[in-house]
Amino acid sequence: MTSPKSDIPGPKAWPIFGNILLVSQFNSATNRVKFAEEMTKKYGPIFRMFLGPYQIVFVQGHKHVLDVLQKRGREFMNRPDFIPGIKLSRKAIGGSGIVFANGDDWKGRRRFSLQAMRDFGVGKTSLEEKILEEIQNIAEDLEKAKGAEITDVKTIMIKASCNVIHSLIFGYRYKHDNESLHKLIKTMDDIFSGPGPLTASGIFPILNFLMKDSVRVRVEGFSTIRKYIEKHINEHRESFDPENIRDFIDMYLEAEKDESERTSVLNPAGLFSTIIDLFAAGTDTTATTLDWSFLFMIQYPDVQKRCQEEITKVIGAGRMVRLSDRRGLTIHRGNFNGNTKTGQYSGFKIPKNTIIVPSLVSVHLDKTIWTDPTEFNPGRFLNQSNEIINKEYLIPFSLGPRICPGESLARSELFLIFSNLLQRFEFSKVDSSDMLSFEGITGITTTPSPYRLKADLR
Ligand code: HEM
Repeated sequence: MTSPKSDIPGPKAWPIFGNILLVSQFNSATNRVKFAEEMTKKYGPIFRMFLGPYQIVFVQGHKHVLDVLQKRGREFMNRPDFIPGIKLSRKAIGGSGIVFANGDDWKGRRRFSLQAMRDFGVGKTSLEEKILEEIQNIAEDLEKAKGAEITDVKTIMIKASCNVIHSLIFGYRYKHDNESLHKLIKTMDDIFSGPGPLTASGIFPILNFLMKDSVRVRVEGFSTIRKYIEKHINEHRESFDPENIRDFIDMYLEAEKDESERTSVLNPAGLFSTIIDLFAAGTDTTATTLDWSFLFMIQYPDVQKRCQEEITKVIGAGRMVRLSDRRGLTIHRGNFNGNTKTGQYSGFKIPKNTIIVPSLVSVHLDKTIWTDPTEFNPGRFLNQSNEIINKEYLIPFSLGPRICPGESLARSELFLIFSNLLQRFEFSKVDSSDMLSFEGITGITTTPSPYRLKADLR
């Protein structure tokens, strides 16, 4: 049996298994950045590993990442739907949603979702009011602790981000102590916290038999979420009134009536899988970003103080911070794709069905762009006239055809939640000797290691 062949540099690959152990190490590494840096040192900014028979090409550094995502984005924009794990999860969901869709399905549902988010308020007062209502609830959760330690910042934030998507899709929100909200968040976590498709079990699904318990939890999670979403869709079908489009589901039902759209893109399976994707992509990401923000605020109280001084100067304490205040205030995450045709990049042949992993974080830590990139220094993004600089290299929402469609919504949530909480609360370590870790726990998103903080009313 022969080893897989490639002209892209990388570690020796074994017949059948390729570099399966190394890929598993990469997936579970607490510091993926360091792992990728070491591989880059050995093999260069474009290196490869084989996961079974599939070649994964890792792309590092601003020049190549921007090239792959943007300049040649259309060549590399397709998701690798040839991977068995992706095929299985599409089958389990009964559709490809947006995240794992390609071609017309992807284009149609992505365009529809962007339009729906615009129509239901992204960038408008109606959505702003929804986020402000969530902030009042977060503030109540923080106040309940009465200055005692809080260990679950992310749990508090996720209730807010989940509610925002929930109300966009289903037309209503939950109180933060509502059991149905807690169950929904837990079910999503059960479904999405397991191994992703770029793992040994994603390539050799037979291995799922070794992980019977986590597979069972996932299957049960899918069944729970399917019942939940279908119940809402059926209720919407029964009470549908074309003169009164209430939310994302109504808008989809209206669009589904169009013969050509219905048969191809906007069909019932598409609705269910798109809803799953919006929850999966829009809930944990936003909450995790906020979780990190507050960790940084308690480690760097001087930065927190500067933010608070600016909020006091521009807004004061008498009213909440609004989206329209963004201009006045200066304060203020990658994925994998596959190519479907044989191509060429940077002198290397990229065969059909190669998985491409451009690293966004390698752009954010690129020493040729940023001075001391691992130092926490929000000032690096501003020039002396307080104008944002190097914007083209700050790409947490990615770039190109697959750029995050929720960027505008996420930016509104992050800005409003962060600045309103800083206006009202002083965040600090519970004990000044608390040693905080900034290493993070790697999963679909990288979350902070557990930490505790205090929130005192200012
Ligand atoms: C801080 C919050 C967020 C961050 C950092 C973030 C980041 C990203 C990134 C890096 C991608 C991958 C782009 C690629 O594949 O190259 C992505 C895709 C996506 N995001 Fe977000 N996102 C956030 C919030 C949201 C929200 C709130 C929503 C929805 C309401 C959302 C919906 C999506 C969807 C549907 C995709 C898949 C797009 C596609 O495949 O065409 N995201 N996001």
